[in-house]
Amino acid sequence: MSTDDLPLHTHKHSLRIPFNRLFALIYWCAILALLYHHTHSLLHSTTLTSFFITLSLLISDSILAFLNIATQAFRMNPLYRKEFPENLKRVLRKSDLPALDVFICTADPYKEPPMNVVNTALSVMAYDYPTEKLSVYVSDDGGSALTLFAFVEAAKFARHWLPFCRENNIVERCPEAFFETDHSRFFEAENIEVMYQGMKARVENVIERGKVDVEYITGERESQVFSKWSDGFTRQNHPTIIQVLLDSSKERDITGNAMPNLIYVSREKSRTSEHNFKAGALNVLIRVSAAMTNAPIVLTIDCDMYSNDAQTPYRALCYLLDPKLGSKLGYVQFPQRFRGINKNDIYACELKRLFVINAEGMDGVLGPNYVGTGCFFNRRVFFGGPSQLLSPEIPELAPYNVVDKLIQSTEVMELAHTVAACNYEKNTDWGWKIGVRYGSLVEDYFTGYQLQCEGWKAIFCNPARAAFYGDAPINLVDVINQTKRWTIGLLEVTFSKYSPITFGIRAMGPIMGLSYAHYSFWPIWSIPITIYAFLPQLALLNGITIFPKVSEKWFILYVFLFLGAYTQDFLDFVVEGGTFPRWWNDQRMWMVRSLSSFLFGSIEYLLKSLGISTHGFNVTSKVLDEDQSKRYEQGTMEFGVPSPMFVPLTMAALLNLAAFSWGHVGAFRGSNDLEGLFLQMFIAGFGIVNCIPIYEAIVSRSDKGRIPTKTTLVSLFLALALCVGAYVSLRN
Ligand SMILES: O=c1ccn([C@@H]2O[C@H](COP(=O)(O)OP(=O)(O)O[C@H]3O[C@H](CO)[C@@H](O)[C@H](O)[C@H]3O)[C@@H](O)[C@H]2O)c(=O)[nH]1
Ligand SMILES: [Mn+2]
Repeated sequence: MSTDDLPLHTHKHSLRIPFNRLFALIYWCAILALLYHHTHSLLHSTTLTSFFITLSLLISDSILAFLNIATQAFRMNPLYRKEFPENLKRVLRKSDLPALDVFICTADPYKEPPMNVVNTALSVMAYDYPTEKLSVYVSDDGGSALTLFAFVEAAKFARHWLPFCRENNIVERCPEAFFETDHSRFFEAENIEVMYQGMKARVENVIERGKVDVEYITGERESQVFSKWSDGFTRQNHPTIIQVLLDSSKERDITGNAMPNLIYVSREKSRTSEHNFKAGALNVLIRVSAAMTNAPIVLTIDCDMYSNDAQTPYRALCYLLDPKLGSKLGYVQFPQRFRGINKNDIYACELKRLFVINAEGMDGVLGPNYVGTGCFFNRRVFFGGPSQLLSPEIPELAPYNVVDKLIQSTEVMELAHTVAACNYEKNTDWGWKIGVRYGSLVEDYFTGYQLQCEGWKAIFCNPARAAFYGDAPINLVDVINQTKRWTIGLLEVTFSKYSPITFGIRAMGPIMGLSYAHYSFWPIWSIPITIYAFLPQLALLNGITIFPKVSEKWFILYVFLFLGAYTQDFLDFVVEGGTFPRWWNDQRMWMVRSLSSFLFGSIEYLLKSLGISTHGFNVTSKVLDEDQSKRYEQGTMEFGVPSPMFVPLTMAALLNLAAFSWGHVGAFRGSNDLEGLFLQMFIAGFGIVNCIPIYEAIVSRSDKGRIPTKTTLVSLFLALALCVGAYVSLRN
């Protein structure tokens, strides 16, 4: 049977494309008119004050204009795909399926509970895929015996879990998620649950004690393994540990079926060499897996995600094995989707735009960016562009090399240890031309970008049933710290020789280049948002009009630009199944991120590039505090810890309130020109509505998540100082 009768996938273009393009054109004319208006006013400004005010507006609106073009890039050709895994199974025999290596990264047993990591691993080990072709590699940058212990336990449990899932055709193959559902109809479920809970109790107990006690170690082999954690072994300084926990060629489950390979890897660490965070960890896994199995398909997944659909590999293979897509297909990216987000997503962590809407937009051109997890790669992409194969320094690591030795043989184990050493990459192309790329804290973005510049294409696969589910941060500090790390990483790309705006546009054309620029320039949102959060308000407090009057024709332009951008953003959001409250919170968080993460991230980037400070990969905590979880469920924002990043936010909240009130006072007294100040009043009012959670957190809350008094006082003081400064300079 040919694949023509049984298609592997289809796609359709969005019906909104012509409208989007037309609207972009109209909107652009409006932007040009606005920039003309500002330039004209600038040239005709009569006082120094009005000159600086107009200049600020010109700068912020030029930035908004640029960011707008970059956003329009996603709207030029969105594409929706559908694949038919059942057809793949019909045209392909089981024996023809390619082998699959899965990489799971973890970095800290206290921020990333090993039980979660184990659940991630079990969910992919239970893929509905020939087990002898499946290998799961776990990279532990925390170098923790506790994590290894959890995996020793998981290997034992998997012998029961895998056949249980297979025989009962279980849909939820992540144990934790499965036991949360009603499972009374499965005959053996109770037994399995007892086993699972036993394992969980042992693992959690070991974590609580902080070490693996002898009573938990069974047999000579295990005690040998754990003896590697000798004195002097620290997270930053330790030898390589590679432990084959399950060997497919030897191990069977309780029904006699082969088990997948399960391999624990903690690469060598020393204080004197660079480790390059997750990018370095992934490169070690690429090499270690090359030595052991060298599967042509590689799946990367973070330890805070799990597989939610056992058919996912077939979906990815519908594309990766399709000869019609040619040999240029580099990777198939699934969206990050999250479980446990509260009803209205108060921290906008769903990031629908980033993970779905924009990905569909890029899919219509050359393919989505890589988002670090839930991505199936053709192993070949890590070794140069489609038409330029770069050979690694040793032939065993080359993408098409066939491993013909047992994974536990001395040669293979020796090679695996060699390539996991911390000095191995010295004087090689790893991280620069080969493998996952170094030089940015957003290694995912940077790597996908470089691969696409090299000529690789990508595909966005977004099935109705989520392929993967992950955890999103559930308190504000974690959210803004995460975005701050991204900010630093993105700026590292913006100001490198690979800047999307120059290099990217040249390599991939304007639409892809602008799409990537949209991300790399995210942080500059902080400039217009900061200006609009403070300048109109300070002017309002001083009775100075800075925008056109309601009766002027330029006023209509402002209304059109504001409503146009907001409405289009809203439509994009609801078409993808978003709700109004979620969209509202999304736009609010965008301002919050701009005044905190983007602002402070840019400063830290600056300090980092001046060599004044170093900023590492600060892993997001995945541990849930009960009180916090409760407040999160209720949709209350969590400010709790005193962070300087809350100061600009609080200042903006106070200032907008003051300006809005003072504006009203002026109006009642008749001293204000209401027509002229209308837009400023509107902006302050809009600011206030967005700041409601901040006022609540200052005034009406007594829980631990309220804004610390110190933060409020510092912000109040600085806001007053700003007012005095404005009074002195604006009234001259
Ligand atoms: O030195 C490190 C630091 C992190 N990680 C792993 O990297 C992953 C992502 O870390 P996390 O703290 O969850 O960061 P997020 O901001 O949630 O992750 C997003 O952003 C990262 C880039 O900043 C990408 O790597 C991720 O895939 C993407 O989901 C986790 O599995 C970590 O264990 C390591 O393996 N080694
Ligand atoms: Mn994460």
